[in-house]
Amino acid sequence: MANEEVAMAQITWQILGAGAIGCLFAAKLKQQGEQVHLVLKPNKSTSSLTLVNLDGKTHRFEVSASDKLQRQASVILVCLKAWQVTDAIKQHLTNIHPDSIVVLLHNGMGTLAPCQALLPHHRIWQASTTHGALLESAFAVRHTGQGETLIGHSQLQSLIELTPAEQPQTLNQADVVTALDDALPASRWSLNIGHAIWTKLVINCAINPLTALQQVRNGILAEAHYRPSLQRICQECCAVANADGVALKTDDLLAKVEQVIHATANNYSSMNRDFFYQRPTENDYILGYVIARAKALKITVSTCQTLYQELQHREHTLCQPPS
Ligand SMILES: NC(=O)C1=CN([C@@H]2O[C@H](COP(=O)(O)OP(=O)(O)OC[C@H]3O[C@@H](n4cnc5c(N)ncnc54)[C@H](OP(=O)(O)O)[C@@H]3O)[C@@H](O)[C@H]2O)C=CC1
Ligand SMILES: CC(C)(CO)C(=O)C(=O)O
Repeated sequence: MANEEVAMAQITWQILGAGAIGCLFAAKLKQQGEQVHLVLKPNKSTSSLTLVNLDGKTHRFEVSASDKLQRQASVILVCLKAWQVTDAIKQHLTNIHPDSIVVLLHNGMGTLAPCQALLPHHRIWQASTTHGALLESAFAVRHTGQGETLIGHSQLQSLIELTPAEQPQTLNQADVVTALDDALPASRWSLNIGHAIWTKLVINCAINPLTALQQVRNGILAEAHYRPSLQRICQECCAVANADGVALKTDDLLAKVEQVIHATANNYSSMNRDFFYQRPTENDYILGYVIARAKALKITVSTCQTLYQELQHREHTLCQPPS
């Protein structure tokens, strides 16, 4: 059989984090007949997953689940909040098979370097999704918004990819992306994932803090008096991204932010909900990441700094147990 006719290898998917996004990807992959294992927190268990699709139809799937990663070559989709990622990778480190691909799928930035330090010889990919998912009860997810998922790896990771002798034979990029696209379209490989992730980061820097602090839906930010703040946030983030080697333009970013505000006008941002339910936010990985890079690159980001501090103050006040 010619090489290109070789049947696609069956991929094992392990989903680390069975929250909204983890259950969405797990259920969609199951729906497509893929082999899926859910990795849960200790003391949690399930043998099924419920998915409500965009058309309102409900589907139930049997699923393998445990509090351990299975030590086998697999695609490990890390569907955690950014602040949970490093601890989770440490917790499961000994079960991450050398041939596995670890895909970091979260909002914000700042987890790649610690994960690379923990897994220096593994393929670590990054992903960004604009799908919407809501966990209606444990292991029951509603797909709330059609989006797309971009996957790619940093330049540093591509050096690992360039060593054919060390290439794991069991999983390859095209098979992984094709399987994901079949399960949850549109999913595609990005040759410049840094650009995509920075763009999403700026969208989150603009929308999440303001909607959390004001406790308003995303659509409220279309009011004219928010425009100067949105513009300053985009300008500051753009200066940092550019100095970090990522080619973004303030006007393009502002247009994207406005597009997302309109497209998600009736939604509450994730940070808004985290505030509302008094859960930890991803602030350190959203504004906090921009501020850390700005400091390293000696760039002033005063609007981001003010918003970051206000969020930290409010988060710590809100999350204090009542005295
Ligand atoms: N929901 C959405 O529509 C979208 C979300 N995103 C981003 O995707 C990421 C995931 O979001 P989302 O799914 O909503 O978040 P969730 O909080 O719903 O999911 C995270 C899940 O992982 C569990 N978990 C935490 N630590 C571990 C661990 N060590 N081992 C196993 N499981 C663990 C959590 O349990 P517990 O809750 O008990 O801690 C929770 O069930 C975030 O960065 C979010 O911003 C991006 C686009 C859209
Ligand atoms: C794009 C946006 C702002 C949609 O609400 C989001 O990603 C979030 O809420 O975290």
